[in-house]
Amino acid sequence: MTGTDDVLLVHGGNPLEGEIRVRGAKNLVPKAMVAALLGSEPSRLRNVPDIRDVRVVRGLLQLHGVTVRPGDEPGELVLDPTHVESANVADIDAHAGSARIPFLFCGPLLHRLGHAFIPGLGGCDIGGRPIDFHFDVLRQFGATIEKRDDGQYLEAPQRLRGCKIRLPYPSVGSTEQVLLTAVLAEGVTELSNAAVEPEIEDLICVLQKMGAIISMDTDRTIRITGVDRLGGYTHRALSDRLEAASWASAALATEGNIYVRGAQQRSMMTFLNTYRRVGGAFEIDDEGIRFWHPGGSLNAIALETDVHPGFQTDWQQPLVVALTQASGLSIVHETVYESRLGFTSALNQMGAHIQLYRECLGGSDCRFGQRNFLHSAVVSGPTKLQGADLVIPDLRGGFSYLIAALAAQGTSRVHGIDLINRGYENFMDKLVELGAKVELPGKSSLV
Ligand SMILES: CC(=O)N[C@H]1[C@@H](OP(=O)(O)OP(=O)(O)OC[C@H]2O[C@@H](n3ccc(=O)[nH]c3=O)[C@H](O)[C@@H]2O)O[C@H](CO)[C@@H](O)[C@@H]1O
Ligand SMILES: C=C(OP(=O)(O)O)C(=O)O
Repeated sequence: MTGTDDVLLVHGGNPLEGEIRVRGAKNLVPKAMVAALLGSEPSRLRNVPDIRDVRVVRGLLQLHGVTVRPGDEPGELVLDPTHVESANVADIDAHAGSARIPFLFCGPLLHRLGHAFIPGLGGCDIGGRPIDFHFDVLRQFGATIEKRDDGQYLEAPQRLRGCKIRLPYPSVGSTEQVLLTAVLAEGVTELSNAAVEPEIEDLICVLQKMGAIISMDTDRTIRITGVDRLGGYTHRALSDRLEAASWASAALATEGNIYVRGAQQRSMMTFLNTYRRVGGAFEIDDEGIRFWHPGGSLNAIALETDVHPGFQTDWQQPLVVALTQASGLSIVHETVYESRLGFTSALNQMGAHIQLYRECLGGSDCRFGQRNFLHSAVVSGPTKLQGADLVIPDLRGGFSYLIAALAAQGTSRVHGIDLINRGYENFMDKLVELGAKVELPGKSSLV
């Protein structure tokens, strides 16, 4: 999607009402696909959404000789890693900047081929996003890494060995890097200060189905006993709690009512508590969760993002749009990414009152205090929003702009909407199903 196709006209001021479905999690599905590379038999992954991050990983797997084909049910992929082979560096490099997942190919490729080439990473521009923990971890397993202009070249001179690792911060990607490397390494790996997000637990379930031996202690320590061989898996991916929360925030900000089929209470408990504190209503059944604005005014709150089981950082941006409609002063302290509040300047252009601060406000001191990062916000509400010209900065920021445009009076032009396809399946169809008045310029009818 390029040129005018990448702009969406949003005529705001109407509640979003109806039902949409979320499928497998963006932050699990591509990693479960990478895990298939470790097996000596085919794997079946169900509940796979059609999003860009999945397409990127599918392409990379195919370049490495993995056959990927649709399975028997919609959203099922069969991944056959029987003939893994080296890929052409130039072909891999075509995926540079596309997502963060390519770095997780390191362990599986080192085990299967003894070497790996990883292109430059992409992902949202919400902070520096270094990968130093990943490098340290891989070196501890015995890999050698050479950084060149086009990417990282890795080699495993001999079988990788289990080791004792302590992460400086419970990083999701680094924890997954350890899991995907340790399962076939020689001996035991002990990982302390690990991240324990629901998507990581689901990845552990996938690996256990393949034959891995992994235990998790209550103190964030994960122990992995390496095995000599892994088989395939059949797995239904856990659903996308981040997408579900985005639609929940859209229901609140537009005074709407959305049933999110596929949303699961267990992975969303912290979000649901916060949603209730803000004044949002929800009802949970076996198939999903209904979210709605119950009328009256919303409550201002103090919110701090954190690693699981804290409030997920990817929930923050969409919820901030709803907080612009709450009465009083809300405080938001972003402790996971140093630059994840920049998207609020566009909300201010639309009429919101959001002030950013360098200090750690409203919670504990975090890694970013005293370091010149505008990582705390005070949101003063309620404020009426007006349509504006908006340029999407990142995935969740982009969805937040859509929510703001839908809640605003008048028409907004939202530029760069293709970025949203990275993590939200068929979002335009879903908007239309919920009654949003959206239009692709140049097309005669609503999308
Ligand atoms: C594809 C995917 O699953 N993305 C998710 C993943 O990103 P990702 O795995 O990239 O995020 P991490 O948990 O690794 O990052 C958390 C923090 O650790 C820092 N860090 C990380 C690695 C490293 O080597 N050095 C370092 O300093 C990061 O800059 C950041 O400040 O977890 C994040 C935190 O839940 C989510 O927001 C992202 O949606
Ligand atoms: C930050 C995100 O993703 P990624 O790590 O893929 O950039 C996100 O999903 O909000």
